[in-house]
Amino acid sequence: MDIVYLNDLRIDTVIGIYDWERRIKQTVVLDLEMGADIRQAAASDHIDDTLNYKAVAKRIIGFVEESEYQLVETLAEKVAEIILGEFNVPWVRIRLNKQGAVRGARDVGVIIERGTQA
Ligand SMILES: Nc1nc2c(c(=O)[nH]1)N=C([C@H](O)[C@@H](O)CO)CN2
Repeated sequence: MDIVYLNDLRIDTVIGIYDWERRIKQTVVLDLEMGADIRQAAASDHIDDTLNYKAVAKRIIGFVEESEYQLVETLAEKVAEIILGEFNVPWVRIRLNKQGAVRGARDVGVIIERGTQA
């Protein structure tokens, strides 16, 4: 299985369990690894034969900007559902980083894998 990836996708959204967090937007940073077979595209050199990472980014940015979840777990799960369900991707690994959410730590968040690797 090949991987199409997208790293350091920064999106501002409402996320958090505390009252003050419901009133502001915070930045989440997404790293996405998406299973794909890139051989057809490599042979044809045509965008229609591969997973278009720009199309994925546009969809995820729009979704996350409008979302208002409390937990990073929920947001990561919903992003995985979109990628698997709308982009014909069999497997995805998502690292969702709520940077700066914990004093003393730079990065905090979740890493999930969903679907099956070919
Ligand atoms: N496992 C999790 N722990 C915590 C979360 C979360 O989403 N998942 N969220 C918070 C707060 O919203 C925090 O990010 C703000 O300081 C705490 N723990």
